[in-house]
Amino acid sequence: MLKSVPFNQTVAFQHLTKLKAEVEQTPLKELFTADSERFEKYSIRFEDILVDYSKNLINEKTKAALIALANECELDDAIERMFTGDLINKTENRAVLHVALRNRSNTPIAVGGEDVMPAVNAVLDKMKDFSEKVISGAWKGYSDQAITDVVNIGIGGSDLGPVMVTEALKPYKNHLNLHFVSNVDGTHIAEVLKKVNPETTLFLIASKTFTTQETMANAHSARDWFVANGGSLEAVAKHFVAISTNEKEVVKFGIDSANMFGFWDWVGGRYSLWSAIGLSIVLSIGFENFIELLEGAHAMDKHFRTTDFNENIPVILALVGIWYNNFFDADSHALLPYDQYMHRFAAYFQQGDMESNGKYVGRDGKAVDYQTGPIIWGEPGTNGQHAFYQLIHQGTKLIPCDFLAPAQSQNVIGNHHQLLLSNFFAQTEALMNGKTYEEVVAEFEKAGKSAEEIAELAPFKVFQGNRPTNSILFKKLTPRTLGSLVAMYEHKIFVQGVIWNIFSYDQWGVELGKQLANKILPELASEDSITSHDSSTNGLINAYKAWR
Ligand SMILES: O=P(O)(O)OC[C@H]1O[C@@H](O)[C@@H](O)[C@@H](O)[C@@H]1O
Repeated sequence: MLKSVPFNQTVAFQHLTKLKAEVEQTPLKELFTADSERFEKYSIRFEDILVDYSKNLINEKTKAALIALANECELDDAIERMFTGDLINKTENRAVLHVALRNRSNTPIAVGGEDVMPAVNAVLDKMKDFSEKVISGAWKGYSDQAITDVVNIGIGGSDLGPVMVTEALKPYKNHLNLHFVSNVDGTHIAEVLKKVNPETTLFLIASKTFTTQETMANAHSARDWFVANGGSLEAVAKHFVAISTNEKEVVKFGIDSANMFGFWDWVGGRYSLWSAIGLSIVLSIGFENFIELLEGAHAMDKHFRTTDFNENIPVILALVGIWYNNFFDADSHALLPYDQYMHRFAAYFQQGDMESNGKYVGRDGKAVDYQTGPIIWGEPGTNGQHAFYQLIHQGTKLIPCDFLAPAQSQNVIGNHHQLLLSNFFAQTEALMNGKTYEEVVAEFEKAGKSAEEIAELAPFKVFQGNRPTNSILFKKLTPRTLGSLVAMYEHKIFVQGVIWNIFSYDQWGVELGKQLANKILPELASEDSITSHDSSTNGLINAYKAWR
């Protein structure tokens, strides 16, 4: 658990530092010219997913050294510890077992000597039963009408996963209208409540802790609105359910524990979409499709746990990411899905990755002296192309990108999908090849430009190229494929955390904001002028008070 040699003092790290110079000497496009089998060598197929990592600044030697790094950091052992319920979330003294939530093989997984699978399966059964009643209309509201609208109230991991998945799997949706309220800004809940009818609305209060300020404020407002608009406190049981690990707080809020869907402290918030937190997903696409999502993730779990690192998708993606993050000073990593349904995918992994690996303290409690988690960002293609790709192509920063796309569209309209995919293929090719000065001049000459014009403009049209990308092409965005893709990134994050020797499953960094906001809240209630902070904070609070 506590490695004696820091990551940047391993033998493999020193070796990689030397190999960097060698890789820099040969442009990526020349690696392709020199080796007609480069694509075959540096791509991995998994079910209906093809991961092409050939357009990266790596060769056989760097790949071998990166794998040696994983071995030196005892990755094998770390993977086994996660899958067998070891307490790898040390600072919270918890196991990390989102893999148990989708353990469709149902093999026993013990935490503290007890197999967690019976409890996992019992909650799944409860979700099945409940969702079937709601979807079929058998579950009635207080005026004996079927449910038409579901409002999930939650934030962070209790929101982002359900939002991302229900958006990504919209083609599998049934008649229920899904709404998500996360922000404590009253506007968020106000806009949703304008659209729904208390008689036919079901509220899911999704919070692991059931103490998160935003979620509790929204839950209370929803309940007040419900009671004030025809409902009653007795009718709350028919319209409010809770998803939480904290039964005491659920009951205190007024939700019967019969209407509670539980999960466990070994499920991290940002890894919880597979748990009861996925109830909104189940209500949206049905239980069978949710199981397909779990099956897809489970298949990726097995791949990750059993495949040699040379062919192991999450391991390879993690190592390539480390290559840029720690040897090429890349600060960020872009996730660029060429699928409109995946428009929240990057937002989802902003939490997944940055809350996991955005840490400067190593497992020994000391500050690390190397870079850890990258900044994750991205938007769907082709929109991103018309917004920020300029910087990816010609900026001064190295931005490794993952391009994701389905071969089959869910909405075949004319040649839209070919237009979309022609962009998907063209971008990674262009980022690799760039455009030389000579090519630019030749283009200008062909267009009949004068020598003077060419000399003036040509430099601006040169693309250096050699910019690395992964292409992740999959057959179709089915529940199973989405499950595999999400699990793939989860495990990539895990591998990076192991190698950086940080604890990926706690999130102390988000606690500070909570504490500070709680200190300021009472100051906003009074009319007094505030003097307890620095002059900027005092000035801002007092200006707010004068204007409100
Ligand atoms: O699900 P609850 O407990 O409301 O937490 C919601 C979110 O809170 C944040 O502060 C983080 O800790 C997230 O990891 C978590 O997903």
